[in-house]
Amino acid sequence: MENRLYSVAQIRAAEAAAAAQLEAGALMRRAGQAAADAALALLGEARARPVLVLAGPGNNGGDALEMAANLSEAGVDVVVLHLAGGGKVSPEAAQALARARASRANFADVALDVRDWALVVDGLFGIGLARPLEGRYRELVTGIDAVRCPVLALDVPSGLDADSGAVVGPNGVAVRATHTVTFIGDKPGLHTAEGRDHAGRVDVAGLGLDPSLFEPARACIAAPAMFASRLAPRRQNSHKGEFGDVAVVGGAHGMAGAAVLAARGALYAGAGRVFAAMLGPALALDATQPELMFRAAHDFEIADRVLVLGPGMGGAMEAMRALGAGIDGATPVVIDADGLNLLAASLDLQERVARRQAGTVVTPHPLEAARLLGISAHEVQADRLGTARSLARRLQAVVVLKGSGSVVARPDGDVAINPTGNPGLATGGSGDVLAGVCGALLAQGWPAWEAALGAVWMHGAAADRLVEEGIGPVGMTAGELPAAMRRVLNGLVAKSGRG
Ligand SMILES: NC(=O)C1=CN([C@@H]2O[C@H](COP(=O)(O)OP(=O)(O)OC[C@H]3O[C@@H](n4cnc5c(N)ncnc54)[C@H](O)[C@@H]3O)[C@@H](O)[C@H]2O)[C@@H](O)CC1
Ligand SMILES: [K+]
Repeated sequence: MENRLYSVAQIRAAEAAAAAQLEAGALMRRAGQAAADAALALLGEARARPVLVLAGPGNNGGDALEMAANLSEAGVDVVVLHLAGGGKVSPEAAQALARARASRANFADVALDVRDWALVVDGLFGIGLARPLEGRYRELVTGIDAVRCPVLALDVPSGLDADSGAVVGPNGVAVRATHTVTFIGDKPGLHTAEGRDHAGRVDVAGLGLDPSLFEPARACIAAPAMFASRLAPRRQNSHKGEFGDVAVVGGAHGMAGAAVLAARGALYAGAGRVFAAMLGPALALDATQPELMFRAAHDFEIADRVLVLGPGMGGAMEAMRALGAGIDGATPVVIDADGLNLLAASLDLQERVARRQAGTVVTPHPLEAARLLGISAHEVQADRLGTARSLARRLQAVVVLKGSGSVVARPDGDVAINPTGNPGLATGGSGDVLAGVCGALLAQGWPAWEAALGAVWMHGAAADRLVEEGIGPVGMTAGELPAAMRRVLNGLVAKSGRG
């Protein structure tokens, strides 16, 4: 697995194994050096203004103090705000404090807004954060929101849970960094839930640990390499039958648009033929997309077709029947939106999903996942990886838990966090497009895991392209995604060809 992500427990275990082989304080000195290098790269020529280093009571503070000493030795004007805490200090953090005190760095208890800083460094708390930030810590972290310079977090933005990406505590606060240099290994919480908003750009400083010291990672950041083997260029001698049929089952009265958007997603992701099996009145035609074939769901033959069950499906008995028929079928399915709400209401249907032989991808947003598991959306967001894993295990399906840093999980517990996408996707219909894209990849023979990874990655990359072109994030519409996603897909296919 490339782009590995490690839990705090795994990082601690690797660190302990490495520390046993090294002289005392070696890892902290390496962390302090890596942090100083990252700061110097961010500062560039901006050396005239001072750098403010916030150093907390534990080893994260120790890293910050090592860094402060290194920066001042490099000629940078450094102000250190050290919050000693009062608890037990590790020998390496004590050593780092002595070194920083002996350096040219100035120790001062300054207010954040007294100077025009070139950079603010957050070395308050890292993976040892044990409770919500309060008092002076809270005040400082909130104050960072007002500074106008770059903010570099060491290891983890203080206040953020490195495993989950949740801000710790009810009404908790966490540093909003523009950059994070994270030590030993990358951490899931920097990439999902609140993580992307708080960590900014993430760089990993491995500190020279031998890879054999790590337990196997069970999580990674999704990348095209994970589905590249499915991106083979099409043969000249191709026909549409090779690329499969997708049928979107949904579009109850008043919700035709959801089914149409999913169908367009499937069409632009390369399905051979795309049907919309409508529970409500069947449209005669989508005039802007005449390739789509509309049918009435009640007499539609689903055999041999990959099904996207749910967009605009509603909650009527007929919808439940159509969902059950699709679940009991032998072709791969995607279950989304209303299909998931119906599933949440029926343990029998959930068991039938778990018994399916063909590929199954379910694509809940946090509230849908919460309904499926009988918990609150808040609990889902507090542990997105855990939630996606338990849903995947329970349904024996690949799960895409949508949201910032979508989590793709499979029943064996492996998860990937998707790095593409932006707030422009928080608009009605974008989930329908995603489900359709996923259906098309399944119809082209992609296994469920690769189809889910590919769909989520390309869907997010399409949104990123639209933002680059000025079409979003504000006002981006779901209808603009399929064509942008098609450019992303063809770009990846072209790259995967011989050449
Ligand atoms: N253990 C490792 O893997 C390595 C750790 N390093 C650094 O050390 C950090 C972990 O160090 P620590 O375990 O000392 O943990 P932290 O430095 O994150 O903080 C722990 C200290 O703060 C206290 N604390 C926790 N939450 C608090 C809160 N909300 N308010 C007030 N006090 C609070 C704890 O009781 C403890 O004394 C890493 O994030 C990393 O920056 C590096 O030096 C390299 C090696
Ligand atoms: K920190």
